[in-house]
Amino acid sequence: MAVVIEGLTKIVKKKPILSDVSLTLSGVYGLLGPNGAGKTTLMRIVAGLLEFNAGQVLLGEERISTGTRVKRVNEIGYLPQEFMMYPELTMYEVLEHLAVLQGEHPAACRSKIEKVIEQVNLSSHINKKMRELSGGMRRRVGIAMLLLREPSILLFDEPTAGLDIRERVRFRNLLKRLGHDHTIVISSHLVEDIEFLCTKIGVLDRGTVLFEGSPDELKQKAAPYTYELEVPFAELDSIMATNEVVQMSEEPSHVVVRVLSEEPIGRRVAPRLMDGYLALLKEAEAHG
Ligand SMILES: Nc1ncnc2c1ncn2[C@@H]1O[C@H](COP(=O)(O)OP(=O)(O)OP(=O)(O)O)[C@@H](O)[C@H]1O
Repeated sequence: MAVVIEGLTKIVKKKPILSDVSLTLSGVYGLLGPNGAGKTTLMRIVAGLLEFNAGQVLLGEERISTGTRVKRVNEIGYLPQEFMMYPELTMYEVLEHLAVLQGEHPAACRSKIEKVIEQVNLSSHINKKMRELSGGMRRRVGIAMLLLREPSILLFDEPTAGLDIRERVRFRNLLKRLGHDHTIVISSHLVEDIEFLCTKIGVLDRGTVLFEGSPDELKQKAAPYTYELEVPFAELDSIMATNEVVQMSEEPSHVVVRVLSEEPIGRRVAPRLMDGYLALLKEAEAHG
């Protein structure tokens, strides 16, 4: 099921945070944008937690929120950037508490809780206290909490921020698996977070939509500008000072430098997602 956002505008203290944003969130969707682009604001509106000034949010064909009439629906689960609940309770107790709040009988919900804990790969930690869990594990408990309500759409705000590399990989694998039977929206300012996960991408910048399309279409934004050159160590500083360097990798005798350039330099190479994203932001900056 897709979430359709039409003409969404959010103004805070006379400042537009989102301006006429229209997007169709479906598949495994990456919401990219620099810090302050409006990603969190958009997610909170879709989750029914924030009012807005104009536009509407639809679930499939059904209108769920318009302006000041925002609604939280069970189909949409939202995992915020940071959260920490009940540090002295065990993971099982937290989930049981939540299930009871949702109207379930404690004795009847055991298998459901065990199932969601298994879905997020935490079965071996079921009796650990929340404060004993790592940041990545706590975030996975957050997902288990959402899964209890059996939503079909999951919104993740910067899900891998602050995680170490192993947890990042584990978390990405989990999102990939959840993507098989859920619509997933992942917001991030890091291309690497969404590169291997997303089937569709939207890019926000300063509250407006710069792009919506497939990862391949985003890559193509940089096709005319992506070059690689082999630079001796001694010349690296001057190359960096005069070019937009997007990536470097060290070889024994030189550095391979990837640049975005209007002028031909080195050899043209196939663009990656990061190149397309940066080319798009650069173009937007040039147009003010
Ligand atoms: N309640 C508020 N009052 C004032 N300004 C706000 C409020 N909420 C958001 N903003 C501003 O709106 C802009 C967008 O914020 P938002 O958190 O949605 O961006 P973001 O893309 O999620 O950024 P980040 O990646 O840094 O979390 C920022 O400039 C922020 O300072």
